[in-house]
Amino acid sequence: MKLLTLLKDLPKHTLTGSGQVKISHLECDSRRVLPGSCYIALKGTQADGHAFIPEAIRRGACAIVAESPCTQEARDGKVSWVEVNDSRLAVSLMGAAWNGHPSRHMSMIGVTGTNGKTTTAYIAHSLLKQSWLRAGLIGTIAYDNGEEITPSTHTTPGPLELEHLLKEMLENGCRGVAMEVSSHALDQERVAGINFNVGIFTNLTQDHLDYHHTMENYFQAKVKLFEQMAADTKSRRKPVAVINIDDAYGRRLAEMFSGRMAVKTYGSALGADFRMLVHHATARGSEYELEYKGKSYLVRVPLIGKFNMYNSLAALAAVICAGIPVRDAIASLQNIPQVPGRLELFTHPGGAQIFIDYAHTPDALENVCKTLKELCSRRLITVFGCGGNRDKGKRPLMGAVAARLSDACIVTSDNPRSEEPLSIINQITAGMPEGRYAIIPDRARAIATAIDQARLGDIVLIAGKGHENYQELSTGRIDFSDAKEVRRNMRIKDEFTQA
Ligand SMILES: CC(=O)N[C@H]1[C@@H](OP(=O)(O)OP(=O)(O)OC[C@H]2O[C@@H](n3ccc(=O)[nH]c3=O)[C@H](O)[C@@H]2O)O[C@H](CO)[C@@H](O)[C@@H]1O[C@H](C)C(=O)N[C@@H](C)C(=O)N[C@H](CCC(=O)O)C(=O)O
Ligand SMILES: Nc1ncnc2c1ncn2[C@@H]1O[C@H](COP(=O)(O)OP(=O)(O)OP(=O)(O)O)[C@@H](O)[C@H]1O
Ligand SMILES: N[C@H](CCC[C@H](N)C(=O)O)C(=O)O
Ligand SMILES: [Mg+2]
Repeated sequence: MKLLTLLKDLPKHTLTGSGQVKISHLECDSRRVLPGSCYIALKGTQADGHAFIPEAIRRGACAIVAESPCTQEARDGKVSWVEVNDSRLAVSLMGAAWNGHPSRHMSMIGVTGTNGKTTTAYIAHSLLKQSWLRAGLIGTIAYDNGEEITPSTHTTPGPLELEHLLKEMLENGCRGVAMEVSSHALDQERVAGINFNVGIFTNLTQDHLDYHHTMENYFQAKVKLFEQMAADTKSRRKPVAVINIDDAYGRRLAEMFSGRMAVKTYGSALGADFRMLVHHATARGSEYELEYKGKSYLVRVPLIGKFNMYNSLAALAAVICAGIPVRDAIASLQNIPQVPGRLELFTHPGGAQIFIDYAHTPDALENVCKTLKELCSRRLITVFGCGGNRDKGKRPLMGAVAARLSDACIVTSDNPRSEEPLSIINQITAGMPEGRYAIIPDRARAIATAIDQARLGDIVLIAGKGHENYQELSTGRIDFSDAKEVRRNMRIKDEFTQA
């Protein structure tokens, strides 16, 4: 493709050299540059890609996109140079053009918010598939291109990988896509080339302050998704914001955008467009009354917890806005899959119930503990830790929540990364009353102990790692799965009980 074609959608930029040069591939990593590549230099957290421009030219790049003016070396080598204000924005827009703007040909549902993105995207994906046969999924656990499912590298991949994935989805016959849009992705313009039809905002509570520093910055990152949609003139249909107005930040967001774009609100608040009325929870699922356009519908979802009613309501609202008939969407909710590691139930031979869940924020842990406590006839035993090299402020808050809502807590390691496991644990227990917890840093041993202690009527919650099949230690990643540990310990207890 010609360089000039790739620059069509770019905001103000300066081209030095020829725009007619043929590009063989777009690349942000100098180590992967090939003859004919266009290298886009990005300023990152670990490195500044501008430092690798000479290497990219040496490897045969025929065009450079950078936030600095053209160098003599590039002029001498007849390398074309595009100076831009924001190379992250440039790579996303160029990536979309390179792949033929696949998002413009599918119904794109983007999900943002602190908690519930993966669950909501899974539900929406299942509803889309049941109505339209093929649909794509992009998120924390896996990418589904309509034909093949691969484990994810990021919740929202980098723009080049993302646009390529969307192109595959379109080629595979997907009519719709449900994708998670992380705050990191929004801040780094990873989704700037995507035309979203529906944007969901689930909620906003503390997380990722290691990256965003303040809740306001974190909120503003989320706002970018809706700014982008409000400014979109290329989507086939008018974009719709689907916003939870039972959340304070959601109410703020809805106010910011009403009048600027179509806003559909959901929640139990008076005036919500998709309003959840009477609700009822059982150990196997939930029921609620949905009020929409003056009509009332009974909604049944095979998921437990009030927060999951919100996730299902968000997904329902989104697919209805994308064009799926209300009754079809509601009926399809009966067939949604278990989301791996999200309140995943394992039943113990001794009669206890063991749940694996991905709660790794104070709000998530509070919701999950409350949900399980209501279902529990005896003790709630919570096993959890916090990830290393991430938001430290949430550690004592998670400790306080777990201690307040559980009958027993075992504080253990999550992914310590380069931090000292005991130091993370001490920051967690700083929020817990003395005597309300045990410390077992080895996660496998912590799980084994909780299962061993559990009796008929008890619930064991193993929180924080959900679907993850590894543990990230200072020495690197090791294989580790909460689900495997649970199964192993259930077997041991079963053999012991039968002996
Ligand atoms: C903090 C962060 O998000 N970093 C992401 C970012 O990396 P970066 O820009 O900081 O990269 P860098 O290492 O500083 O390098 C800068 C540039 O120099 C280039 N380079 C570097 C070395 C070299 O020799 N040559 C060269 O060209 C690099 O390719 C890069 O383009 O861009 C990279 C490529 O897209 C990502 O892989 C990387 O994700 C890291 C691994 C990460 O852990 N990200 C997490 C925090 C994240 O994004 N998480 C969210 C989920 C959060 C949630 O659950 O809500 C996600 O969407 O997954
Ligand atoms: N709507 C919700 N409100 C509050 N907590 C929720 C909600 N949905 C899920 N949770 C809790 O948050 C955890 C993570 O849920 P999920 O994976 O769906 O969210 P996510 O936003 O994708 O998270 P991440 O950003 O880590 O990928 C769940 O395991 C559950 O404990
Ligand atoms: N998406 C989340 C995942 C956290 C999962 C938890 N197990 C941890 O490692 O902290 C994050 O990047 O903060
Ligand atoms: Mg997720």
